[in-house]
Amino acid sequence: MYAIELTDVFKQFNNFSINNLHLTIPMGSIVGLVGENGAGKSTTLHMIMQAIKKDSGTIHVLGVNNEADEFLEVKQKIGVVLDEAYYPETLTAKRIRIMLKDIYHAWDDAVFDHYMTQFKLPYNQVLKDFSRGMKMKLQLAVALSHQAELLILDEATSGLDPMVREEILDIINEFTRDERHTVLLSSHIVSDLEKSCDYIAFLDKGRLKFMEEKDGLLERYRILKVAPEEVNALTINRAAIKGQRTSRYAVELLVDKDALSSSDTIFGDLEKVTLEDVMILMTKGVKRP
Ligand SMILES: Nc1ncnc2c1ncn2[C@@H]1O[C@H](COP(=O)(O)OP(=O)(O)OP(=O)(O)O)[C@@H](O)[C@H]1O
Repeated sequence: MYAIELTDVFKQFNNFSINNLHLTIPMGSIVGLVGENGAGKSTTLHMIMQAIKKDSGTIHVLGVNNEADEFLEVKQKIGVVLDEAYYPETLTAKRIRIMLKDIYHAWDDAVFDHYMTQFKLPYNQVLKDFSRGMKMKLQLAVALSHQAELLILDEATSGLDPMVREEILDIINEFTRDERHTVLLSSHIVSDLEKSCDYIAFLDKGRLKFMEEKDGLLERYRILKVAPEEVNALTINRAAIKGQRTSRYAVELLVDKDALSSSDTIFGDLEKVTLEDVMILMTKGVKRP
């Protein structure tokens, strides 16, 4: 079963649309949602939680259509970090704990207190005086304190220092030790995703470019560096070139090894890629001669 399943989802804003989005998040996995600023990551996560209404298509979360009445019950099992300003700024963590105890049936004060201590958060300070990082940590503490089965985290590690990011990635890994537990997270810090995700879903201008297993992805793509004047003379299947980056002295081509033909001859080394390479080069696209 999928933890989340988006089928043919469409959303139109004035100058932007999410188009025909099909995305499935396998149960028990950590999936990283990547894409440049404005690619539609937050919109997608908000649509999953019904915080933004889609125009058409269907979204199932933990087996339930998110427009059905039962979705309210399913929300109990979802831990979310969506917006920096998620709770009113005049509240304290102490007050939030009292409030959420009434909202979540499975709320666990001891777990919340454990994370409050781990994240060194104050109970009696109003949120207005929290830093962005503190607000993120508080939301994460909440997300982990009501026995969620699914975590949906939008930029949960941004604004946090490397030590705390590492700590959060450890918590996420620990969370998915239970095979029913799933995490969908977006981040600008691609190295964080590269470290912890099983799958990468890449959104580009509202369209899903791919959703692939991370290890397979890093194995499949390579970078071929050639001199600018050599590009047009290359004798490889053009369809295998998925992106390119041009500087004064070299052109870096993102090559899909699986799409190379057996007759292709490659001059030069195929270098290993990082997730960031794949994202940047694919977003830039390919200049066809
Ligand atoms: N309520 C809204 N009304 C109009 N346009 C919107 C609204 N919400 C988002 N958009 C537009 O949708 C596009 C996608 O925004 P979204 O926040 O989903 O991107 P993102 O990938 O999360 O970006 P970032 O990485 O910068 O957070 C942007 O062009 C944004 O301006």
